[in-house]
Amino acid sequence: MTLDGEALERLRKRALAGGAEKYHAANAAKGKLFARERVALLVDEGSFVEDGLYANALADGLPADGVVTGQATVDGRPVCLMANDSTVKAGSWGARTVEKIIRIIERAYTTGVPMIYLVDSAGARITDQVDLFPGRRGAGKIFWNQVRASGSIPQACALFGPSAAGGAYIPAFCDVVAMVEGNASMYLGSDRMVEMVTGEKTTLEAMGGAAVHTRESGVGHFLCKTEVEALDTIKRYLSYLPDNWTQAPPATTPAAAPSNVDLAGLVPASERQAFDMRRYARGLLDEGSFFEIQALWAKELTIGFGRLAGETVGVVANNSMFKGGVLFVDSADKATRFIQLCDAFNVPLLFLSDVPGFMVGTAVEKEGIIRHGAKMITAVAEATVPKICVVVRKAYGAGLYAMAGPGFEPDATIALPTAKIAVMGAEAAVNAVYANKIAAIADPEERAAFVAAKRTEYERDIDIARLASELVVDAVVEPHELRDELIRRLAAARGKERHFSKRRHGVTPV
Ligand SMILES: CCC(=O)SCCNC(=O)CCNC(=O)[C@H](O)C(C)(C)COP(=O)(O)OP(=O)(O)OC[C@H]1O[C@@H](n2cnc3c(N)ncnc32)[C@H](O)[C@@H]1OP(=O)(O)O
Repeated sequence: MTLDGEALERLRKRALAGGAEKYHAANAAKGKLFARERVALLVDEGSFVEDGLYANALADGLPADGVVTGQATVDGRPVCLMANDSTVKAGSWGARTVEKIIRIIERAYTTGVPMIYLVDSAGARITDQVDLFPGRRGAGKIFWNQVRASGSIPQACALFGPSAAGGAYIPAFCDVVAMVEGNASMYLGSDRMVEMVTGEKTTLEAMGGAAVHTRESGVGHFLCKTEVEALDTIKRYLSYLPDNWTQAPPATTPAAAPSNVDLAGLVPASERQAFDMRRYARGLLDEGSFFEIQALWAKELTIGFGRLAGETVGVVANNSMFKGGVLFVDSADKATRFIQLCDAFNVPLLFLSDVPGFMVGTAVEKEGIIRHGAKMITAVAEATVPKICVVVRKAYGAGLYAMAGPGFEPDATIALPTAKIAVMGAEAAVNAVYANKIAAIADPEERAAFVAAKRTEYERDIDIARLASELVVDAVVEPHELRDELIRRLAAARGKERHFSKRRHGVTPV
C-alpha cells in the first residue's frame, strides 16, 4: 500500500498531536508542557530532525509510541535527544519506544555528541512486556547503552514528571538530573506498590519528589521551579563540557574576577569561625561563571564548574558553613562522582581546601565512612586531568589526601600564607599525645600553661614557611595573587601526558 499526500499528512498530524486531549489538559493543569514544546524550548529553532515519528502509527492511541527522538543543535552545538510524551500511556515504554530510545543513544555515542533525556514516564508498558522488557533489544539495552556512553559523551536529564521503576534508571545513569519542583519524581515502586509490598502509606512526592532527591538522596542535582528553568539548567551544564571525551571543553571570552570580593577578608583567622567557600570560589573565578551542582545536598562540600580566563575548571571545595566542612559519606560520594566527571571530560580540577578531615564516630562508621572516604581518595588518585590543590585555610588528616594533597600527583600544591597542613589540628594533636600528662597535672594554671606550650610547639612544626622549605607545598601566594597563579599553572599543565596505571580498571572501594 502506498501513502498519498493526504494520508501521510493525516498520519503526521496524528503523530504530532500526541495522546488524548484529556491528558493534555491534565498536564496543563499541573503546569506541564507537551513533550514537543519542551523540545522546541531546548533546541535551536529549525534544527530538530526527528526519527521514528510514525512509530506505531497503525495502532490506535499510540502516537510516536510515546517518545520523541532526534538530533538538533543547542546553542549551535550538536546533540541527540529523547522526550517522553506523557499524554500517551503516561509516557510508558512500548517496544517501539524502547527501540527509538536505544537508537538515539547509539547515535549520540557513535557520533560523539551529548545525549539529552527529557523524562516524564511510567516506565515499562506493563501490558506489552514481552515485546519490550526481556529481549536483546529490550529496556535493559537502554541502560547498557547509557553505561557505555557514560564518560564518553555528556548525558543530561531534565525530569518533568514521574520516572517510575525502570524509568528511574534513565536519570540515574545520567551525569546530572534537573528536577522540576512539585511534578518530578523518581522511585522504584509507585505509592500503590509500596503500600501493597510494605504497608507504608506514602505519596510520589514524599517518597521520590524533587525535594527528596535533591536534598536527601543526592540522585537529583538541580531543584528547578519551572520546566523552562530545568531546560536552561541543562543548556548551562552542557556549555562547560566538550561534545565528547576526546575534545577539550569549549573556552569562552575571558572575563575578570568580580571586583567587589576581597578574598583575603573572606577567610577568618580563627579556625572556629566559619566562612562561605562558595563566595570565595565566586570571587576567584571569572565573574558570573560559577555553576554549582548539587547545591542542596551534602553542603559541607561544594562542587561546580567555573571559568578561569575563559577556560572551564571543576571546583571541589570544603565549606565550613555546613558541618564545619568535615567530610561525611555523602560529601565523599558527591566529590567522587564530580571528580570522575571532570576527569572524563578533560576539565581541570581545582581543590579549595579548608578541611578538618573525615567525620569520626559510631554513626559514620556504621555508614561506612572508611569505604566512602577511600572511594573519594581513589577518584582523586585516578584523575589524570590537571589538578591543583589550594590550601585556603587548612588541610588536616586524610582530608589532605581527599583534597588532592601533595601525594596525589597534583600539578601544584599552593598554600595561602596563613594555611595549615597537618595530621590533625593543634588542639586534637596535643590531646592525642599528652592526654596522660595533662591529666596528671593537678594545678589548673600549670595544666593550661603546659597545653599552651605544647600547642605552640606543634604549630611551629606545621608552620607554612617550614612546609615550603621542606618542598611540601610548591608555592605560597597572597590571596590577591592566587587567581593569576592558577591561570598560569593551569595553562602550563594543559598539555600534560595523562596516564595512571597499567590495568583494565581498579577494584574501587564503593
Ligand atoms: C523495567 C520495569 C518497569 O519499568 S515496570 C513499570 C512499572 N510502572 C509503574 O508501576 C507505573 C504505573 N503508573 C503509574 O503509577 C501512573 O500511571 C503514573 C506514572 C504515576 C502517572 O499517573 P497519571 O498521570 O495519573 O496517569 P494514569 O495512571 O491515569 O495513566 C494514563 C494511562 O497510561 C496507562 N499507564 C500508566 N502506566 C502504565 C504502564 N506502566 N504500563 C501500561 N500502561 C500504563 C494507564 O493505564 C492509562 O491508560 P488509558 O489512557 O486509560 O488507556
